[in-house]
Formats: sequence, C-alpha cells, structure tokens
Amino acid sequence: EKQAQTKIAELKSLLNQYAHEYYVLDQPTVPDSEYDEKLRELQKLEEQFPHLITEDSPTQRVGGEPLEGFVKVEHRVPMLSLGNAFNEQDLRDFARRASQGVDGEVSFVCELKIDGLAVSLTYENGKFVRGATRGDGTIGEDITNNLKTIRSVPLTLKEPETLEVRGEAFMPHRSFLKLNEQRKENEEEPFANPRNAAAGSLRQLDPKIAAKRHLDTFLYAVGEWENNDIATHSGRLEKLKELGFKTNPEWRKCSSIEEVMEFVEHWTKERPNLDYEIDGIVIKVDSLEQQEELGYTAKSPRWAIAYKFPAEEVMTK
Ligand SMILES: Cc1ccc(Cn2cc(C(N)=O)ccc2=O)c(C)c1
Repeated sequence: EKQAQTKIAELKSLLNQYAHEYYVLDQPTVPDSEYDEKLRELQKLEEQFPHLITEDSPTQRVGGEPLEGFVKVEHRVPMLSLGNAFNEQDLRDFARRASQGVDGEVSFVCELKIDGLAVSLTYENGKFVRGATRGDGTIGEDITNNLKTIRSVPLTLKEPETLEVRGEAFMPHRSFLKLNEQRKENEEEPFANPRNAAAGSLRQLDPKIAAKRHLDTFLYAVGEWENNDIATHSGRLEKLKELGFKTNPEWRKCSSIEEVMEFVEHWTKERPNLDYEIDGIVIKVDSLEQQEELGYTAKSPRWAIAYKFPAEEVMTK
C-alpha cells in the first residue's frame, strides 16, 4: 500500500501540473491522450484505495451531491464596486484627483474588465477551501463545489499561502456558442450573452451541470493575504500567477494618463479579437500605500475606476 500512496502522490502532482499548463498557461507539454491515460491510472488506484483520495486530486473536480440551496457567506473584506468613467475627460479627472490625493509620483495599472461574474476564492495553507459569489459585496453565496469544476481554479497553490483572492468567472465565446447550439437543439431558451450564461452556470445546484459549462477565471484582486508585504498591485498580480492562479496576460503598468489612453484606444480596437467579453478597462493606482492614502467613498475606492466602452448600437433588423 505504501507504493500505492507514493504512486498516487506522483500521479496527482503530475496531472495537476499538466492541467495547469493546459488550462492556466494555455501551453500543454503533453498530448491529451497522455493526460487521459495518467488520469485513468489515478482513478484505478483511488478505487482500490479510497482512503488515499485527497480533496485536491484532479478526480475530485466534479464532486458533491446537488445542493438544496446556497449557504450565505460574509466577505471579511467587502467586494466593492468601481466608479465609472465614460470618456477621456473622466479619466483625466480621475488621474488628477489621484495624484493630488497622495505624495510622490503616481503610476497606474490598466487591466481588461472581464464581463463575467465576480467571485471570491479562499485558500488556507495553499489549499482551496471556499468559493463564493460577490452577492451584494458583503454577503455572497457559497459556490465552492461549482468553482472546483473550473479547471483554471487551482486546488493547491505552489506555496502554502493563506489568502482570499477575487476575480471574474466567465464563459469564453467558443463555449458560449456551443452551449447555445445545444440549448436550441434541446428546445431550451438560449442565453442572451456569456455573462448571463456564466451566472446561470454558477447558480446551478448540481456541480455536474456547472462542470459541463467550461467556465474559466481571471484573478485580479486580493481581499486578505496573510504575512504578505508586496507593495504594489502589479507585484501582487505577478505573485498570484507564480502561485498558480490564472491572471489576464494583457495588464500593463502605465506611468502617465497618456499611456492609459493608449491602452484604452488599443483595446477599444482589439476587443473583437478576444475569446471573451470585456465591457471596459480597469485603471488602478499601483502603489498599495497610495491606495491606502486615497481610501474609499461610500461605495467605491478612490484609487480605481472602470472606463466603460460606449454601449454598441444594436442594429434592430
Ligand atoms: C481525452 C482528453 C484528456 C484531456 C483533455 C484536456 N486536458 C489536456 C491536458 C494536457 N494535454 O496537458 C491536461 C488537462 C486536460 O484536461 C481533453 C480535451 C481530452
């Protein structure tokens, strides 16, 4: 049995590495058949030795019986909403207010604003222990089992960190189109857009249904992070990626509002070429100390803003 334990541990870490390469880095190093073969080997060993199955085994992604309902979860650090900017002047006003509210130079981080569902992921000593929806920002719903089915959500981090991260769960265009084709074939109402499809998928009480929806994640913020002294938001994004999270690769540090405007113009043009929906650009002050100095209004941070793309005229046929 000792050998079985060693073999199970080896297969588990190999399979989790392959899945990280495939779902998070989008750079698989082995063919799907190799992954499948090793997964079957692990499944056979776990059937033989069920007491050796661990929570973070790749065989445990789609677990749990359908729920009767969702348990409420309180966010220790509220998940706030962002103020909006609709044009260049709004952005210049934001940048000026930020610069006036702090000492020293201000640099920004620009990120794509993914049009999905905001979620919170909690890890204790590097293990995924709970996932929740944003809800009203203070109280969300526990959707741990549904989030475990999302292959880009790491079940184990590369270091035993204790932290709570926030990000977007979303449905890529390809998955959205395939899902709506299936729904039409089953004479079900198609989803209006990928955001509704993602929300509907995460609200499923049965994880087996959520697992079929091929959702994905990009992580972009931190609630609490035990014993972490990283001084900038960009530094945090880099560390989250090292830990095994999927972060959006398009973020950029911008040292002036001109660079912010370039980023906004670039992605206004490039937006149709992305495999997922974005509804704007998020601009944040990079220094965490300056974020602290700027603080919050009643409902939003003063150190971040969401530039919203102009709503597209839907050409009525
Ligand atoms: C049969 C089969 C097995 C695996 C996959 C997808 N996939 C591939 C890898 C890989 N190549 O590193 C890792 C995890 C994973 O889920 C598909 C689509 C079909």
